[in-house]
Amino acid sequence: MKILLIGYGKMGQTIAALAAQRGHEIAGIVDLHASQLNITDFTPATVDVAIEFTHPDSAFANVAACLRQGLPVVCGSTGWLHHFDEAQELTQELGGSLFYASNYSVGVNLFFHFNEYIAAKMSQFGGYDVAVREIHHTQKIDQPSGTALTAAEGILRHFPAKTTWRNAPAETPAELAIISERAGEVVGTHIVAYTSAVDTLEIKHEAHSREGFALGALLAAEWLPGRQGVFGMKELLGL
Ligand SMILES: NC(=O)C1=CN([C@@H]2O[C@H](COP(=O)(O)OP(=O)(O)OC[C@H]3O[C@@H](n4cnc5c(N)ncnc54)[C@H](OP(=O)(O)O)[C@@H]3O)[C@@H](O)[C@H]2O)C=CC1
Ligand SMILES: O=C(O)C1=N[C@H](C(=O)O)C[C@H](O)C1
Repeated sequence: MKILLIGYGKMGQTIAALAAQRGHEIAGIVDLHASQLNITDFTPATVDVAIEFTHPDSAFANVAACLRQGLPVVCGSTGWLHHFDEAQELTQELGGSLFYASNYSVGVNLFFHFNEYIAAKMSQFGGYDVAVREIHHTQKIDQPSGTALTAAEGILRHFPAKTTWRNAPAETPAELAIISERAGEVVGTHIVAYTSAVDTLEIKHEAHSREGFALGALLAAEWLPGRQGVFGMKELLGL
């Protein structure tokens, strides 16, 4: 496949290396400093799929530009979901293809699945409080992480005692705390902890490198072309 990489930072470079191992061609790179090219320089004649990992402030504009160019786009940037409804509408209006995941690692998507199951069960039995914790490297811009938000949304759907989240310790029992920590080069760690008076049950995902994210993004890029609409890892993995 011919891939357009948008963003050539930590993720863009990891994806480029893995894409070569999987026999794909990097047809172009669009990046603030590493390239002079623009998304409008590419069309479906030159690119099969675009992969976007940039910045919360640029993600929506990049996704919209890909859709307008008729390029299927796999987006991994986090922190831009206030524009997600617009992205969905634009995808529909243009008959385009958009894939979004707050986390492309297969392990994290299993974690999301188990998290929702556990939330529903813990809620049935009662006596437990729940909180989310995420730890990332100090260069991370957005807070809480996109992954923590997806996990929190899964809890809010299945644990009715929690009605909203707060990116700080909870101030009322109805608030779900999401605690964010920034430390060194931590790739990405997410923990959901259920605590009662007598015990604690935790589920934890710890990324050891960025290769799991890159592999998931490439699996999505291999899957998306030819499909019209907005998709995520649930569709890709059949979860
Ligand atoms: N969904 C997932 O599985 C994952 C998501 N992420 C998310 O992906 C995003 C990128 O992460 P990461 O690669 O670690 O970040 P980096 O900061 O390492 O890389 C981002 C790159 O994008 C470039 N960039 C910034 N703005 C634009 C723009 N408007 N157009 C083109 N390129 C631009 C930056 O250029 P410059 O450095 O010159 O500013 C940089 O090269 C973040 O939002 C992060 O949260 C990260 C890992 C996994
Ligand atoms: O910025 C990162 O590095 C990561 N961002 C994603 C997020 O916000 O959840 C995914 C992963 O945890 C790494």
